[in-house]
Amino acid sequence: MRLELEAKTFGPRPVLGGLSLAVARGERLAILGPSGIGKSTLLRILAGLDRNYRGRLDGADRLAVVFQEPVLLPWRDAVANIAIPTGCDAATARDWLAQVGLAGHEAKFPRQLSLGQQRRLALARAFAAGPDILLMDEPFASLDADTAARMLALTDALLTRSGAGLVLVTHDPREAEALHARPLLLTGQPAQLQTRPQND
Ligand SMILES: Nc1ncnc2c1ncn2[C@@H]1O[C@H](COP(=O)(O)OP(=O)(O)OP(=O)(O)O)[C@@H](O)[C@H]1O
Repeated sequence: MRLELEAKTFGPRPVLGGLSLAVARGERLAILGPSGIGKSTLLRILAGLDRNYRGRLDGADRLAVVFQEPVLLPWRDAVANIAIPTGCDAATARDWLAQVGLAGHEAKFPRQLSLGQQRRLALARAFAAGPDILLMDEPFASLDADTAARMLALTDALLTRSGAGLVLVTHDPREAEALHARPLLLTGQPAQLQTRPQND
């Protein structure tokens, strides 16, 4: 997919300026930058959730989006939370649960799962959709260090296995590193993308 953005404003306020961004299967990008700079806004544009901007978005890629809040179906168990949105059968959903370490939790409702488990369920649902590109908005925030490290390793493994591309929004460069994602920095007002200077 390719985005050629000319401008994104909220009312009179320019938030994002001219920038272009392209990602394909197998490629991993991380969008870094301070709070309020426009990272989530950029991701929502890439996801097709915000069409109110000047520019164009091309590509017929299958997308899956993982948000900071897991956004699960509260009255459905873990299996149905994967099977209903993706259209896969229950056996496939169970297999995805096992792959993210949730074997034995198949019949639980989201409220019976910890935040880390809910995040893994959302991750399983995203991969079960068979995306070409996975879009992630701060999916590792507010997890304890061990849980975040395990989920990063799991995401890395699933991306490698599936061959899906990645656009990760994060304020933490270590997450970009852990996922072998090329860091792009959003900076300025309105914000534009800068490739981070490499140290090596
Ligand atoms: N729906 C909206 N209406 C008006 N302003 C908005 C809207 N959504 C975001 N903004 C503003 O646009 C700017 C960019 O917000 P955005 O959420 O994209 O930043 P961010 O870099 O993702 O921040 P954070 O890291 O804190 O999530 C902020 O100043 C925010 O207040």
